[in-house]
Amino acid sequence: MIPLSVDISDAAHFHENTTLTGLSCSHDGRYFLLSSDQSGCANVYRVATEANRIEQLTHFATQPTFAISYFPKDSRFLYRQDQCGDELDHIWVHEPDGQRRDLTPGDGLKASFLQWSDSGEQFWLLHNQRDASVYDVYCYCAADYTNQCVFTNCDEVNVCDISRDGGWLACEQELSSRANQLVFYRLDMSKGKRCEYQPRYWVGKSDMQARHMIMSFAPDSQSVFYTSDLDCEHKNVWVLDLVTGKTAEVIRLGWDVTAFYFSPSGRYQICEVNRDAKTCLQVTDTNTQKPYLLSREEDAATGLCFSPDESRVGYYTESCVCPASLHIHHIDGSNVRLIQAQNPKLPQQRLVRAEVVHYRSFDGLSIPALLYRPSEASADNPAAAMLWIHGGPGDQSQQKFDPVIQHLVSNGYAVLAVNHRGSTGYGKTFFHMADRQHGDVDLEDCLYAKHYLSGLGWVDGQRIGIMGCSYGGFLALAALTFKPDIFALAINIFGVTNWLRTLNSIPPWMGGVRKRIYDVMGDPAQDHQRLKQVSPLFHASQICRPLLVVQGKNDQRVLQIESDEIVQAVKRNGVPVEYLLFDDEGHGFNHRANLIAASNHYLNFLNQYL
Ligand SMILES: CSCC[C@H](NC=O)C(=O)N[C@@H](Cc1ccccc1)C(=O)O
Repeated sequence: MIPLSVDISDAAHFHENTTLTGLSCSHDGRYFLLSSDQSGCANVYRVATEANRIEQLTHFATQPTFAISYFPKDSRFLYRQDQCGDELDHIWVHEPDGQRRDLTPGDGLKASFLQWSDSGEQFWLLHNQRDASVYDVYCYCAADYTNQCVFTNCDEVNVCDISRDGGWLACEQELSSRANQLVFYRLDMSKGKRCEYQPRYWVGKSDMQARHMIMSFAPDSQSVFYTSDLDCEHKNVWVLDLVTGKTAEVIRLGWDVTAFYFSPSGRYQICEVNRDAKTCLQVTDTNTQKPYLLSREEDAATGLCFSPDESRVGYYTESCVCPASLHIHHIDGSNVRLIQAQNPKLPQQRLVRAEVVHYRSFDGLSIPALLYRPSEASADNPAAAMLWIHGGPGDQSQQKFDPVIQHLVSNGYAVLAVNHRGSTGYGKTFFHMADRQHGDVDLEDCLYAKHYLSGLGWVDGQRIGIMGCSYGGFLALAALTFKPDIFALAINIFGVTNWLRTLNSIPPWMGGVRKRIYDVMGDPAQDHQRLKQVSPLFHASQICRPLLVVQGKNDQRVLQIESDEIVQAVKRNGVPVEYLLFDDEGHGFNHRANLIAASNHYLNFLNQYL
């Protein structure tokens, strides 16, 4: 094995990469605005498009701050911040003199940015000041930030986008877990605040058993693009002509399209496709219909942003062994600049690319998974292993850099990231196979994942644990609870332990997905018995293997009490249980120091008990 210059047991080397997110180009094309956590806390930076220069623009030490957009005509910019992870994002403006202003003040208020107007003189925000569970649309004046409500959301739809001429609103309305509809309102600015809007168009009906998702309006505001899995397993791109009301399918790729939009003039079409758990970018010059190949096949590519004059592009690429890096170059491919995010101390030779594998579950269903094999694992030196379970339900483990996984694999643990039934990215039939059976059939998929690992020949079948975040934390805990002799240990990272309490505690600002959550998980009022049966907290006495629980104090989706009570219960079993509670985190962890501390705790826990 190659001697290492760094101590690979220290998670810092795997987490001290720079996490870059978001992209917005300045009005003059000289800078890209983004968020970076190179200071240890996410802040707003700008990157020069023509020189190797990155400058910090906000300087928050403890409040993660995320760039939204430059103003279209000057160097002001918008950013968002919540309070210690409570997800109640406010939208702030940063003035050139460094002054900042909260555009959406108010306790309990959650806001998001919607769109700029064609003129750049207005922008629209969503927020729930009127009703905590409903988001109305407010139009802001870019000059003085005066604002008015232009859409009172009486139908309680999920507002997704507004056309840049301000004339159309694109919304989604839940009908069931298998069906939703799109609702398009013609906005008449003269009608003021009251809700006098009647939808002009609908797309989808409950009997169509199809789910639709708004992608973007065309730059000329004359049509709107969306995805639909109507009569198909995957999400294809459709267009609605807002003049004629006619719809047509425009792109079908055999995988889910996850983003679809155009460059400022509409010349370039940008499509992101989730191809076997890797997001790929496809850019097409609509003048020539020629594709632009922007990244190597093995890399995921996302977040492409054009300069206003479309001479420059910025986008991110990443892989299992390389964190997201920023590429900036001229559209003709010249003057390529790469903002590497990778920690130079990252022990490259220990990092492992995932292999996409499939195994058969209890009913013969083929389950996709990402297999990370430590370099030293062999039949003579079988590795201990961890199942990694993603959140949701309905998310997906993807082929991208995960510092926790790479830290564990670099220290000799195999990892199998299981995309059990109910995961996104594999068609709607697969996605809905666990509806109202979560904690049952997907838990069986995890059990058969363990059998699959045990049969590989280079994994020690007696030393297999399970871990995950949120919904994945729940499944990890459910495995330890309901399969007590199967898994050697579990790490539950802000996982649900009592579904009855969690489903009855969904915060009002999540109101828009409450119906879908109840459809997918069950309604606590009507499915009380089944939800209690699958909730580990009510069966904690069965747990007899070591458990590590990790939680953010400010988590509003999975409350701290979910973790407090399972820790108390398992301690009564006389079983080793450890509890890591972060005072300044919510649902998911943002502070690098906490991410490192958690990763080191995972490794120490496995080294002690697995
Ligand atoms: C259709 S469920 C959507 C719930 C949402 N999914 C992803 O963001 C979510 O918050 N999931 C949590 C687990 C959870 C599920 C239901 C209620 C509260 C929490 C997660 O896995 O992050």
